[in-house]
Amino acid sequence: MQFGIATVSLSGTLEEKLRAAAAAGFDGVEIFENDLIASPLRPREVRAMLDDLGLSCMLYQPFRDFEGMPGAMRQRAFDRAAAKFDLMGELGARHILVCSNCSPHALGERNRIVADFQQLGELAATHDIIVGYEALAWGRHVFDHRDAWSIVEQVDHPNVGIILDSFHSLSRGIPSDSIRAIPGDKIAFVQLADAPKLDMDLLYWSRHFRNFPGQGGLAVEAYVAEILATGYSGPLSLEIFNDRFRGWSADLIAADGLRSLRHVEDAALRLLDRPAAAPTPPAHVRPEFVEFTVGDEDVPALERMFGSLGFVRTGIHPTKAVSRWQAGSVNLVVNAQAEGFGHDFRVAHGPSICAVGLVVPDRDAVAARAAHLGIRTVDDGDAPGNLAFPALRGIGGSLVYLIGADDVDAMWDSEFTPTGAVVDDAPLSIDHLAAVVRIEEYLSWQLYWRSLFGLQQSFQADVIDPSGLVLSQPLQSADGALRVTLNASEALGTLSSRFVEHNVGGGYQHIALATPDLLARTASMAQGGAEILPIPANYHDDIAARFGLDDRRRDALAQANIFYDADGNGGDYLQLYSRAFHKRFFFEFVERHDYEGYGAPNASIRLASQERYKYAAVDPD
Ligand SMILES: O=C(O)c1ccc(O)c(O)c1
Ligand SMILES: [Mg+2]
Repeated sequence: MQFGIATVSLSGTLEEKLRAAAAAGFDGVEIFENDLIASPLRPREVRAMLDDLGLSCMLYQPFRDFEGMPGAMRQRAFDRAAAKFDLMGELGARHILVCSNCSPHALGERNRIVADFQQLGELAATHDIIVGYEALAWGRHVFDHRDAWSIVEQVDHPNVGIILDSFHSLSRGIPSDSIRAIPGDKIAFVQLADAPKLDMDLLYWSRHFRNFPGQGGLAVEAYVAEILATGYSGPLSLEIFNDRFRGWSADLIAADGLRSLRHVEDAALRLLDRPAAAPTPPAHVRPEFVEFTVGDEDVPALERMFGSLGFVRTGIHPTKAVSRWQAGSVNLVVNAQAEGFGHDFRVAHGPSICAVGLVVPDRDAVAARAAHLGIRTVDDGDAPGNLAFPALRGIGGSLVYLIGADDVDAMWDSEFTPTGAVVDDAPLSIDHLAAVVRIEEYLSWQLYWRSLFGLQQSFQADVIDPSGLVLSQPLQSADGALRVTLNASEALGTLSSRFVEHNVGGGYQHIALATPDLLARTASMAQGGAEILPIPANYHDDIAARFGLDDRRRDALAQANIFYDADGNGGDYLQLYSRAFHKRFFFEFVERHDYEGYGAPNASIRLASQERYKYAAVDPD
């Protein structure tokens, strides 16, 4: 399958867009007319550059307001088309996109529209050009691909086909199985875009919020499966109008674009039971450890924090300044080495979480899938790490170690000498990994976790931090064993943005640990001297009123600084936060009962509580 991208999807000048598309590995591009018009390069020069870069010109687009024009405007439309066909000859483009007419002058009479396309087909034939008709979701008379197809079918001209654009079809909720009516060889071109589910004017939604397949909430995979089932063998091409993409690196966006196409093609082939190009996402994935990198000077304070939260040091690396801490089934690794990956990461980011270890049934399969998706594996030469396992580049340059399910015990045995300390048997597990990323990378990391590990997104929460809006996107595996939340904020003063600034880029901000009895655990943490984030009394009055909690329950939660939420279906959720270590990472403890969310209604209260420490000394000790 050939992969393309429309120049409108990328930032920069036309040359920069083309270079980025080539560097990412696309086979070709759609030249968006405005990008050409704004460029000093003449069509022949663009063609030469495309040739040099090894890119084909898959499509020239858009040609607007063509069909159904009355009177003299009809001839103007044909004259315009003739001029563009000549231009396409110089550009080396064989396909043109004609989008459905939006002009208030356009007539909806079907016979006229059909006759216009028949005549355009004749003109196109003399230039060896294929015209593709695309129903814009906001077209004046034609706004549904089923109508566009019925017109193209009636036109019945070898040089006229239909163009399917997933945004226009799926934004209108048109059933994708309607594509079965179209023979594959009448599909002139396919454009793909996803989008977050928003209840919004279609044009505005399309022009500002489109994103790559695997970043939004539309059923693009099933749409592509229907297209492949027709026998269509032309390119799959991305056409994204997105304000954040326009403001970010064309190279990074283009690389995500190629990943999204590989991902959506793979998913569509699987839906069709056809051989896929890469191993399936792992059926089961769970976090095994979280690694912290801190300098010698910070080790005592970090170990005090871990101890106060109920962790004990159970292992010491025989040769490195690395130790293992455990509570329940949770493993934390402290890396204070003065060299190696952890050290380099610390120099760049300060004390931080530098790696997570994930257990998968078959780590080679995940590594192969990562390679297919263009996710870099870090080998030992790159990063003389702490563990002799393959690692993938992850959020903020951190590592994701892949551990085969059968290798877990051997890994711990070979890396650490036991201290003999006894792990408290109160159950504790990792509930979720909470990362903060730059707003421009927010969609990129969603694609990473969704495409590689098959995580699914649930509803994004819009959280009010006292200093601005924070977007929070949860992602989880089907069985809930791996949960990741991504936060990002455009406002400079929010906790998320302060994290990104202090950390010099994205990273893991907190780790949420699940316990079956949060009140009991909190009591023992309090005895251990844990520093807990205080919550205002007003909050507990409110939840008592909201959820009908009796005074005893309210007072117990208030005294322990525990947040509470219930989902109305019998599920509920308790949460508590530690104070942050050096204003960087912190821990959350949760108690989950048949509850799928992350306590979103509490997030703004929590952020307001954390805001109070914004100007506190870095180390209150
Ligand atoms: O927003 C538009 O005008 C527009 C133009 C061309 C397309 O292919 C499209 O999907 C949308
Ligand atoms: Mg389109």
